[in-house]
Parts: sequence; structure tokens; C-alpha cells
Amino acid sequence: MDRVTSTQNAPLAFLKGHGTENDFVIVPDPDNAVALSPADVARLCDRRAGIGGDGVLHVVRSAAHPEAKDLADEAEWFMDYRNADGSVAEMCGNGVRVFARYLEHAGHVTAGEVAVATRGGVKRVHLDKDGSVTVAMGRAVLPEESVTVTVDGRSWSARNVNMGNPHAVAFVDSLDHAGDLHTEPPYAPASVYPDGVNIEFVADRGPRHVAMRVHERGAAETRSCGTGACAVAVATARRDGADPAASGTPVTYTVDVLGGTLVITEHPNGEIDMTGPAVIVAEGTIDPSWLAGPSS
Ligand SMILES: N[C@@H](CCC[C@H](N)C(=O)O)C(=O)O
Repeated sequence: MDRVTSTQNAPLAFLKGHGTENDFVIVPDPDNAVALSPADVARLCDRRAGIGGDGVLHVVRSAAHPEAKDLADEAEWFMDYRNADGSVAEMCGNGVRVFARYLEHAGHVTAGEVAVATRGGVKRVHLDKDGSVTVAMGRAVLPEESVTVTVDGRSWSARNVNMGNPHAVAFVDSLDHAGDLHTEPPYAPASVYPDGVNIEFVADRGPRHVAMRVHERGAAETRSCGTGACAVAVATARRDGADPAASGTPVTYTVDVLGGTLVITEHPNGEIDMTGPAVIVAEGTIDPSWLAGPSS
């Protein structure tokens, strides 16, 4: 099948969903027939002139996408994730829960296990009957070096954590110290993060319980970040002297985000499970003349 730009098409189906208020425009496109340009993505995610979202979940069969066709035997569906600014990301933890919820909503899978291909590898997702969704997120990589995060003239030493995508985790006394992240974006060194970075600010709430704010690469401050919550849980565990690989005991942290709560468990083999909600809130069609039209 020839691929066409979204702007040449008949009305384009979309849904809107969120996980702990990290919200997404979902574009079902099983045959990968729609070439969503970065400008199209930014337009869809525009909260005033578009639908609004922190990113786009482009839903494509793995066999139909050049970046995922080698994973088609393991995972029928590929999450082609785009940030709100149109950039591509390796993984989105909240997004993959919402992606699985969409597959269930569309009748492509039933409650239970579903494998989803991402640029960060295949993720196994469990859709629970109670409405929660658990994702096997894989292992965190924690390079030894610490990095410095700066925002509005204040600096903190931060932990570099890779969850398939890059994170810098800074511990702060109060989440307010991160300031207004929309007007004063935080900075972490490009020498460590040449492709940009997601930056988390973390404050303690109690035993194995923290709260975080996040400034996402490609989306500014969002109300939640699943990969970020995993990075935060692992960085906090190491700070607290908890290492499941050494103790042989799983470690669980509750991570409060602005849009809800995520529960993160790191197992002795390093594998990380993340549990949280995933909700479909609306569906409709996009007017192709709007998508093709002038930007204002
Ligand atoms: N919100 C996501 C992360 C989305 C990608 C991120 N902005 C990046 O560029 O790495 C999550 O829930 O993990």
C-alpha cells in the first residue's frame, strides 16, 4: 500500500486517553498508511488549536512498520510514540498502558497479557480486571557519574538513569523548589544527554513513598511520566541503600505524580514492574482540512 500524508486523507480517526493525566492523542493506523509529520503531531497535541496531549500514540501493526517488523513475531502491535513537539521517543510508560487499553477497547485483545513493541524493545502489559494496568518495564541502567540539574539559578546533583529513554533524577526538599517549569525549563548537560533528557524532581513523602514533578523532553512539564517514575523509584532505592539484586528481595515504591499515583516494584533480577491506571476518554475524527490548513 502507498503511504499518504495525513493531509491527503479522508477524516482520520482518533481517540484521547490518559494515564495519571499524562495524556495522549491515539491515532489508529494498523497498516501504517498515515505519514504523521512532526508538524502534524505538534498540531494534534496543541491544547488550544488542536486536540491536546503530551504526545501521540500512533498504533501500527509491527509487521507494517520498518522500525518494528523484526519484532512482529513477538508483538503484533507497535507503539510509534511521538512527543508533543513532534520528536520521537524510545518509550513511554504511561503511554504503553494507554496503548494496551486502546487495543482492548478496539477489540484487538482481551483483558490479560498483551505484548507491545516499542523503540525500547517489547513490553509485556497486563490488563487487570480491576482496571489497573501493569507493565514489565525492563531494567534500569544507572551510569556511575552524577550530573547537575539547574533550574532558575538553583542546582542539584542528580542521578543519571536510563529506562530505554534518558532521565536525570534530582532530590529536592520541596517540589516547589523546581519553580515554574513552563517558564523556566530545567537544564542538564548536553555532554551527558546529547539527545535531550527527562528531568525529575523528587521529594520524600514517607517510607518507600515519594512525590515527583517532571519536565519531559519534547513536552515540557507534564502531570506524570511512567518511565520517570521507574527512574525515580530506582534512584531513590539506591539512595536509601535498597538494592533488590543484593538483598534478593523485591523493593516497592509508591510514586505520587501530579496526576495520580504509580506503584513501582524492582525485582532481584533487576526487572521493574509499573502499575497504574489507563483510561480512554473520547473518540472521534479529525478534519483533514484542519490538519492540512494554516497553523493559525
Ligand atoms: N511520558 C512518558 C515519556 C514520554 C517520552 C519522553 N518525553 C522522552 O522523550 O523520553 C512516560 O510515561 O514514560
